[in-house]
Amino acid sequence: MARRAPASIKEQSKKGKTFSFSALKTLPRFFKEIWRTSPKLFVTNFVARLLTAISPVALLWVGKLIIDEVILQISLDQQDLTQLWTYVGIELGIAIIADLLNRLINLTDGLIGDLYSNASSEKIIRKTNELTLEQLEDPDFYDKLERARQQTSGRVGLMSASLSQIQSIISIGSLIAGLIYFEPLLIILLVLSIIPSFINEAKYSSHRYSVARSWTAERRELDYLRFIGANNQTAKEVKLFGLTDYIAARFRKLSGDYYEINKKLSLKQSIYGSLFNVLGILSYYGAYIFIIFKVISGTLSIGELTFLSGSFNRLRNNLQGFFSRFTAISESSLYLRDYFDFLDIEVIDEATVYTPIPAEIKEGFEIRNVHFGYAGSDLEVLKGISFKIKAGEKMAFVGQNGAGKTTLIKLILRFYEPTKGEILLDGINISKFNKQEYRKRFGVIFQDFFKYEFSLRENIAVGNIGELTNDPMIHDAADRSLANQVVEVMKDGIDQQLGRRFAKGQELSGGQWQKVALARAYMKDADVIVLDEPTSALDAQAEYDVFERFIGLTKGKTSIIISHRFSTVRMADRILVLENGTVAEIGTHEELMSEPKLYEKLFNLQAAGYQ
Ligand SMILES: Nc1ncnc2c1ncn2[C@@H]1O[C@H](COP(=O)(O)OP(=O)(O)OP(=O)(O)O)[C@@H](O)[C@H]1O
Repeated sequence: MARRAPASIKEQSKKGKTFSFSALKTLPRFFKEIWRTSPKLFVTNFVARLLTAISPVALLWVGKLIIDEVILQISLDQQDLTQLWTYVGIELGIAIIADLLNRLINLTDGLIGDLYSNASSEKIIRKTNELTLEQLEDPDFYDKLERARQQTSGRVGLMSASLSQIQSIISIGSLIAGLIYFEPLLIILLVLSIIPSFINEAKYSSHRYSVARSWTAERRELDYLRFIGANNQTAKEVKLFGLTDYIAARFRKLSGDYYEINKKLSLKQSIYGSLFNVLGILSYYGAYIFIIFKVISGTLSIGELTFLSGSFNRLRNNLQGFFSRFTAISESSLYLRDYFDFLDIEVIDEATVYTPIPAEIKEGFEIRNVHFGYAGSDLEVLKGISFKIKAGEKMAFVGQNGAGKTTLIKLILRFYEPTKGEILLDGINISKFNKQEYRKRFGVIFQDFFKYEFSLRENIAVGNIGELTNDPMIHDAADRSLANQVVEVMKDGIDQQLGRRFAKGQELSGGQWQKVALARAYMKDADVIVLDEPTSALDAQAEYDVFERFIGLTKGKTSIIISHRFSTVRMADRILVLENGTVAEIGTHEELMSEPKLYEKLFNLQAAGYQ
């Protein structure tokens, strides 16, 4: 695995300082998205927070009134407790309402969070589909995707933290108003005690983000090691080859390095954080002593003492919460920026005005001097390929491993664009067609087809998912590919859950999976059928049956088959022999056998193996 050296803490810290606050710019867009998720829940949450925000000062104020009233009543000969009980009733009411509102806030936070995280996961899935294979294979793009995907729950926390911040500002405002009214000097003391700890929090949170960011590739590697080390798909090999120690050691080394770097940061942050916190506690007691002196000298009442010391303490906690939340918000919004960056990745779409795709293929494909190399690799995989596939022709591609057969198919399907040369369909360059519409004309099965751990029905219907409930069509496709033999032996028939990941799942053999996947190509009346080594796992009889059917069923249709089995290949109308990215030969089986070249050599080699 290619490793980029993760940046040191120092290197990253420099960047971190500039990151931290500018990232807050993403918040308006974030709140717009949340608002769209559920305006009703959002308004309920917001109003509940506004009301809760003034409850601390209200409680303290009523507390002050109660104490002053108690002291007053004690000093009176004829006591009248009506006023006192009214105050107690008001305090009780505020406490109950505040508690109910807090529960409402938690409830709506959770609900909005769930909705938002579902919506953003769906956005990521949709965006991933818009990107080209080339973009997805690029490690930098992949890292972006990884960061966007990882922080889903973080984004939910960010929402409630940002809203708490607004709530906090109102609480702080009301508490400050109380302090200013009685003792403005206390405010200066308060600010002085808070600022150092805020700077500390801000500094370390941006460091932490920077380190996490520079380690994205390594964290991806850690995930991968976790996957291969603890997974039913890899268990067979891991046990057989005794790889556990190797994988665990590799994991330990990498995770250990990451742990160390994080530990250093956390330690420094805690040490400085504790020091600055002591400063805060000292300032609180300073203020307390100051107020006590004022009470003793008769400038303040006992009720005012409890109000002021309570306000000061709450204010300090609120401010500390405000500042640490502020840094947490700026840290999370850095991840949020990653998410938006991912959503904003430009989708490479060449044309907006497309040429209509011919309703019926008349001439076929022409591959004209096509060159191609994968991005990020110096290797030229296709080196000036030219040939034609006539409409209705059954063409086979053969050649040794790595010759470029699958790559050629991927270019015909427009997963990649040729670096030079062109591919024409009925004389029109295929890049002029709408990509999605163009691909709809193909029924394709790749050698590395995906085994969806869904039902058998879904595994076939993915070839044309709009027909998921079209039983006759699914059964027909299964008959054509011999997947009906698989359906027959399943307890739940076509609705059998496949794979071992979910309950009642049934694993299939390699050949059974291949028959099921092959049925996908028959799920639509495609103009062109492409089978990239579709029968490698089938037994000899099954392969013969599959191809016999294929030839009959695709009469008049254009098709391309890639296979290493020459008994299959010889059934094609014409055979293209690729050698090291160039066309070595092209012709019918008989034509190619009449020349002592690569095809004849490979055919005879395989035939000899069967004798
Ligand atoms: N996504 C990719 N990125 C970079 N290089 C790739 C990619 N896919 C294939 N290659 C390279 O392109 C070359 C041709 O691969 P391709 O899959 O087209 O060969 P093939 O003829 O289909 O081989 P096989 O018979 O083994 O399936 C190989 O050298 C391979 O390493």
